[in-house]
Amino acid sequence: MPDVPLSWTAPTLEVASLNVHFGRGRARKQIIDDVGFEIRPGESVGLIGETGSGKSTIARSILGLVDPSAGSSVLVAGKQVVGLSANARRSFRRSGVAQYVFQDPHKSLDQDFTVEQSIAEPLLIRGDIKRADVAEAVRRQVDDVQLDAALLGRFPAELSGGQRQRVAIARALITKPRLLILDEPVSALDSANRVKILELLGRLRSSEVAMLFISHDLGSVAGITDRTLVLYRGRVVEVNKTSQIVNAPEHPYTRLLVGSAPTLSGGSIDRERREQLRAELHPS
Ligand SMILES: Nc1ncnc2c1ncn2[C@@H]1O[C@H](COP(=O)(O)OP(=O)(O)OP(=O)(O)O)[C@@H](O)[C@H]1O
Repeated sequence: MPDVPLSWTAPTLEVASLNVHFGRGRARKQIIDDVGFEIRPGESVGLIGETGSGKSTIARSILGLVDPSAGSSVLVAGKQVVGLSANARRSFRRSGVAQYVFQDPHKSLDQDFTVEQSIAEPLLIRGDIKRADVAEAVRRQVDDVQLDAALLGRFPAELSGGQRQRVAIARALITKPRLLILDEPVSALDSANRVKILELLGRLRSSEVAMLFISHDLGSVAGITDRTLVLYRGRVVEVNKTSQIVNAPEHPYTRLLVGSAPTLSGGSIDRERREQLRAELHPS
């Protein structure tokens, strides 16, 4: 948790006027529409929205993996990441200032790397640590994510889903990033592992790291975020303290999300209420 009032610290992430489109001419499609938000050190912010609302495109824009439209601005630790040359982009990624964890660690981990190699790789890529110190850094990180050190020599295929996600989290944290993006980090896990990984992420929060927690499920972000942004068709339709979003959602789409989240409300809204909210969203 932050030790000082958040407003005293400079934001780690500042997104302003973010627009992203794909395709050209008649096939041009606006995916992200004028999105802006900030995350300060120690703050954990949720980004929720249904499939296709543009959550991953925002994450990819922050990581410099997508080219946003002219006029967009994304500052990570004060550095503009929109419009970087290929070289500058590569060195930004290698710096490890912003790290990410994806939904499916089976895809994000190299199948031919042992656990130890996977976790060490970002440090070796950054290249500012003596090889002799790498093993010790990996061991410390493995401890931090409560992974059994006996697994260091295993390959991803020999691990459970929960263990793989712990490896992905250790790999992301080893460069001590200022910004950590978690894109659906528990969606591929069974419910027992989901709870354990959410607990781990809650425990790993620190006053230095800004976290962006992406999910289609408000229930997953509710326990470990301070604020939540609600994305609907590429636009932020509501932003508020997470407790406020959960207990008193304002926008019809947010009300629909809250009412449909089994872990929050038991998925309690009935069909008629759902239809009403949908009608408010799409007035004819
Ligand atoms: N490279 C691309 N070219 C064209 N369209 C794309 C590209 N990447 C994403 N899209 C489209 O942009 C929209 C938003 O996709 P995005 O993956 O950001 O959504 P999402 O909210 O993360 O969804 P999900 O929860 O399913 O991952 C989708 O309609 C998708 O098809």
